[in-house]
Amino acid sequence: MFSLFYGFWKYMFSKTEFHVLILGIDKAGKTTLLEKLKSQYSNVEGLPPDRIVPTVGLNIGRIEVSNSKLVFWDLGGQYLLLEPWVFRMFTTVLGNGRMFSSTVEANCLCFSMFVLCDGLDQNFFFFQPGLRSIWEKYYEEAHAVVYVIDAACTSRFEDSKSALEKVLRHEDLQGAPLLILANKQDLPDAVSAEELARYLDLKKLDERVYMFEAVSGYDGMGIKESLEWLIEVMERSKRTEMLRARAGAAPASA
Ligand SMILES: Nc1nc2c(ncn2[C@@H]2O[C@H](COP(=O)(O)OP(=O)(O)OP(=O)(O)O)[C@@H](O)[C@H]2O)c(=O)[nH]1
Ligand SMILES: [Mg+2]
Repeated sequence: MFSLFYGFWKYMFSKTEFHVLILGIDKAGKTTLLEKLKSQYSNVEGLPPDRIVPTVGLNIGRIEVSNSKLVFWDLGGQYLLLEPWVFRMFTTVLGNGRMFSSTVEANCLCFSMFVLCDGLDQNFFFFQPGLRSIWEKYYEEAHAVVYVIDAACTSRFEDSKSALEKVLRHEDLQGAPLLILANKQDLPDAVSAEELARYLDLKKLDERVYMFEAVSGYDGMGIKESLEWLIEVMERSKRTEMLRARAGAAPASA
């Protein structure tokens, strides 16, 4: 009898927990947005923008909005690594095996080149997007994806688009609602959400629940609307049902 009442109480009053992945290429503003979210929706004060460094790995942020708990996973989109063939070329041609004795050394060189090239187009043919390869380890458990784009940096739209297309193709993310954020709206050059949607012209979006929203991680523009939409679609998404069933039919977390 007690377990019946407990189950009913838990069902009625406990909060649903959603896992939301924040993805996007480096410098899109993912961590800045997450820190803003924390400041606005939790009792933890988020870091100010001048204390945020590029993410190497994962940041986790937890917030509560009305009846939902949201756990955000903010993954780094940076740290380009040397393509293996370039690494081999350096080791064999230039140093006959002596120039670099380890990948650490090679990547130190790579990082220096990356810093030197900062500000220019970073899509050099000899780099590969190292940290983006860990994104897919989190796909299976995610209820939804927030994809952040620096709307003021048109020169990197192509890179953003191809990284997003790769995300959308992945079968572990089937049915996951997608929120695309045209970030940095406080900058005069930022394009609107509609312009960004036209530019991206994503073919794979048709079967998916998605929305474009204009936001700013600096002044908080668009964040409330984004969250409201996200919670609403996650609550009635088939993917949420599927993840619930997989977690052992528990309707909500304690
Ligand atoms: N003007 C403006 N700048 C922003 C905004 N959001 C982030 N930035 C700046 O953009 C740069 C990158 O921000 P991050 O939040 O570190 O970007 P990220 O996407 O987390 O980058 P990685 O961790 O490297 O993947 C920083 O200099 C931020 O201060 C914004 O809304 N407006
Ligand atoms: Mg970051």
